[in-house]
Amino acid sequence: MRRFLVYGNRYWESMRNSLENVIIIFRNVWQSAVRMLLYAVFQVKAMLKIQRVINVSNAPPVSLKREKTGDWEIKQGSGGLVACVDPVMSKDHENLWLANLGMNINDKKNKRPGSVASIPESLSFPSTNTLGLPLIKQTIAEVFFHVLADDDMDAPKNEKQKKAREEMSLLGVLNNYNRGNYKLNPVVVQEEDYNVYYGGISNGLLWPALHNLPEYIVSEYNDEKILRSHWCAYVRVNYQFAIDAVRNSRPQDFIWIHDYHLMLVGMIMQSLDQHLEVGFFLHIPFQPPGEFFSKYSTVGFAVLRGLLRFTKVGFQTHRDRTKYIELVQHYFGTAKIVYDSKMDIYSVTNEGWTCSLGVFPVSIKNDDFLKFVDLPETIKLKNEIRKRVMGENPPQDGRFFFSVERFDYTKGIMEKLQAYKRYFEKHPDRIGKDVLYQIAVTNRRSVDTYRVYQDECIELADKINETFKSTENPTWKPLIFQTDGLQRSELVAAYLAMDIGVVTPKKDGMNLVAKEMLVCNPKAGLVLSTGAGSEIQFTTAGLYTEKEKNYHRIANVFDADAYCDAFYAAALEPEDMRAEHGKRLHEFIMANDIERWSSAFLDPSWTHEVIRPTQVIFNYISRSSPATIELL
Ligand SMILES: O=P(O)(O)OC[C@H]1O[C@H](O[C@H]2O[C@H](CO)[C@@H](O)[C@H](O)[C@H]2O)[C@H](O)[C@@H](O)[C@@H]1O
Ligand SMILES: O=c1ccn([C@@H]2O[C@H](COP(=O)(O)OP(=O)(O)O)[C@@H](O)[C@H]2O)c(=O)[nH]1
Repeated sequence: MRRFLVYGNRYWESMRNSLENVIIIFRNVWQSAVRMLLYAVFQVKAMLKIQRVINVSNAPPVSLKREKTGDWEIKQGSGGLVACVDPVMSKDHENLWLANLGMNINDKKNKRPGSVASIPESLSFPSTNTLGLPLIKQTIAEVFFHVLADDDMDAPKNEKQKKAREEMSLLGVLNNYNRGNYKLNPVVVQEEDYNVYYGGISNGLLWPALHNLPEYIVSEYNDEKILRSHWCAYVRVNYQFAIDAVRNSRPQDFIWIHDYHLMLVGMIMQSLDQHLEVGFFLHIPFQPPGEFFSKYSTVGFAVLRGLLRFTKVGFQTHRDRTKYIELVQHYFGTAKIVYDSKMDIYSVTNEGWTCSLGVFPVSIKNDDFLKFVDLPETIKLKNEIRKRVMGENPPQDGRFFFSVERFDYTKGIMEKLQAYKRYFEKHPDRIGKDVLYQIAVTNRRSVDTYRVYQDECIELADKINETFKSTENPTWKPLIFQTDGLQRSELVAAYLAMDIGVVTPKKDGMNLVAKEMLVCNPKAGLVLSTGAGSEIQFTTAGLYTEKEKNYHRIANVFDADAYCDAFYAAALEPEDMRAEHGKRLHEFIMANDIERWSSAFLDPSWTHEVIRPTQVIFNYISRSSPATIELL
């Protein structure tokens, strides 16, 4: 019995031990499972958050107007950059857009921002850091006041406080906007610097130089001292954008910098944080003349070098990327250049940094335009526009030519007017029949070259209307010239009302108007110049060959004779032929929606450096900045 009890105890003891072991094993397995689960959740969270895009551009996607009441009104902005980037950003409310709001604030009380007239005569040379870049001055305290928004305040004590309050109410409007959209954060820049950066270096030098129109570079830059001091302001503003971009980014974000205003941001960001993936897209051509690297070398070489410090760079056309690679080869002899023909990507390694360079022709979000086409109010407006332009009883064979663009010398408006004048001289049979409706939206008047150009164009437009009259059609006017822009709904109605779209820039990064015209109105004819990136894209796609010419091509906008013959051919083209060509262009644009552009640019597979979730976790462990802690 005792033996039995001993065995019984031992049995229970071993049973208890086994049970304890099972519990320990179970507990370990459970703990490991929980740990693995937490790790997996962490990974998924990191992977999910990898999608955030931080977009950085000079101009914001909105325009702001102060009402008579003093309240701010916020509206969707226009312009090519906004038209193509906004759909990408709208996909996720977590995305963030950093931009300066100054240019898009329409506040008549204040003097116009971006005015070169307010450029200080002499800007002192600032001291430089180890990279040889100027140090930014401490931004004056008042410009930060607007972040202290508080609605329950006493009446302002003085003017300074009153101004600060006004900025606060603007912040309130922005906060509202951010609740229903992706986030929009203002980049605060000193006004003096901003004017020099925007009206001086960006639009007085980089814009004309990169469009290969050196005759429009402002004459002040013949003076090396002015050039260098203005360049310092450009660098300071780029610093401000770069600092804000770094502050607002997490390692897994993709930071996307846009356009010629911000060409040094990649270089500055890399010097602040090497873990960030920073892409750059150039919306304008890259065709600098030789003097960009001789007369304006301070700027020329910095720009060439600055682009190589982005992780990836996108150009609109092969024409522009080829030019860039040729210049890198020429000036940076030690740079290692590799071409991947399968991907059509160049990798350039220079000074220890590697950059991938691709070609991504920008487009539009077709649905954003097509949704207006069949609306009864659009049809009504289309009929009204046609009547207003062509008259009550137009001749049956009269043609409605339509152009719409910013009032910019790159758009070839002067050359178009000269060719249009020549048209009626050479083909008088068109007098009393055809009308050109030209919308040239006034902009950048703060830059001297723009003001002069715009005034000269308006003078020529008046002359055309004075010169050509029709006795058979006495109310006929050959030209309607308008400097106010149209809202998108009105623009679509005008596209539908026209017979022939005229898009003839001297040089243009892409030109979205050409695409919008044919998406909305496949029956329309198109006169298109070889300076437009869209023309290069259409030719590459086989839409203009010896056998099949789907538009009227202008090879040289300065050749008024050949240009006006293209007007003539377009006016006489039978409607069924015109519609057949229009349909081909329409189908091509429909198949190459903006979605294709953005997903191709954002696709991580074409760059040498992809930030992966594991790397994000590693970064999280090894870094302690607040941005990474947010990952948890
Ligand atoms: O901001 P602004 O000075 O008033 O100028 C408006 C924008 O004009 C430019 O647009 C370019 O981008 C388009 C889209 O890629 C392209 O189709 C066009 O050919 C280009 O000229 C400029 O690049 C933007 O930065 C300006 O905001
Ligand atoms: O009165 C106007 C004139 C232009 N646009 C828009 O501005 C953009 C112009 O882009 P584009 O690429 O043709 O030239 P950019 O002005 O960017 O150089 C297009 O999306 C047009 O629809 C507009 O909304 N209203």
